[in-house]
Amino acid sequence: MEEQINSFPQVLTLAGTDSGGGAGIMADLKTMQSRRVFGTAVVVAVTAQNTIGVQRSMMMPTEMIDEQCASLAADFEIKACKTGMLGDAVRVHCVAENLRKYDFGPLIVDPVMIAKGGAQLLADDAIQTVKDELLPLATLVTPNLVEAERFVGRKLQTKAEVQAAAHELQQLGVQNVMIKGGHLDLATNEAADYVLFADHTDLWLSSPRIKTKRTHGTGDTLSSCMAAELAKGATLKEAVYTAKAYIQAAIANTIQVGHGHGPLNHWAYADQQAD
Ligand SMILES: Nc1ncnc2c1ncn2[C@@H]1O[C@H](COP(=O)(O)OP(=O)(O)OP(=O)(O)O)[C@@H](O)[C@H]1O
Ligand SMILES: Cc1ncc(CO)c(N)n1
Repeated sequence: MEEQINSFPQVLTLAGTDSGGGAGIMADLKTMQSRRVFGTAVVVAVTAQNTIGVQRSMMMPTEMIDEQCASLAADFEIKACKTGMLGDAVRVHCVAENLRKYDFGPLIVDPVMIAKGGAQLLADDAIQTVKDELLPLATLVTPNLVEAERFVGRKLQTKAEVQAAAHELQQLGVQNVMIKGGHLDLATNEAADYVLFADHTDLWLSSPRIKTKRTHGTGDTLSSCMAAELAKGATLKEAVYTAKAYIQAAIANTIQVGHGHGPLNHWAYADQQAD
């Protein structure tokens, strides 16, 4: 029988590492593993980090980012990819160049700017580079509330304002937009994310807000789960629903690790399915 090379779904994250294992590339790979796709990673930045905060970060030389992308393109058949922490404008430009050069499938841009502990993970002057170079390449962009505010240059306090911001981001050339509501300070007890699709249909994904500070890596986990689903052939709408259920289970089933913003439970969703 002929061997089917590269038939198993392969996914790529281009992001920063978290030595604490809860966010960044580590969260991405754990999520991909649990969704039964093969995860690969291009390290753009390295952080010395734990659940308490980011103690230090260091950017990869651009030649090393280029080499990692070339290595993957030469051997793998990546079916979907995502970006996370990119650090500065030089790295954003470099990643965008590689994404234009190689076909790594649909791209989810998680425009990581600030860590839960307050550390800056993207230089202020790189936000424009993300808008100019990365957003036009993205199938989906997933800013949290603060990141969406930085993109549109104004505060977003109501659902109507969030919806207007998503439409504005779509005008920048991104096909689909998801504004995450983990930080949305509504009077209600919900964690509501707004999704605006390329065909102009939209939806609010709402779930009960869980009272916990163990939410390190929620954004990374959500976007890598969606990339994993896309790589397996799901539609974007299906991927969005699966990722929301995955994140809810991962936050609700706390694991006690670290002294600060603890990491998620990346086994929880599969455990729930098996029950
Ligand atoms: N306390 C919570 N309870 C339930 N869902 C939550 C909670 N906090 C965040 N979420 C969900 O987690 C997902 C990620 O949202 P969030 O706004 O926290 O992203 P983020 O700020 O990019 O995360 P991070 O910076 O930690 O990676 C969204 O689907 C959001 O609704
Ligand atoms: C490396 C890295 N990427 C992303 C985040 C945001 O969750 C983080 N804290 N660290």
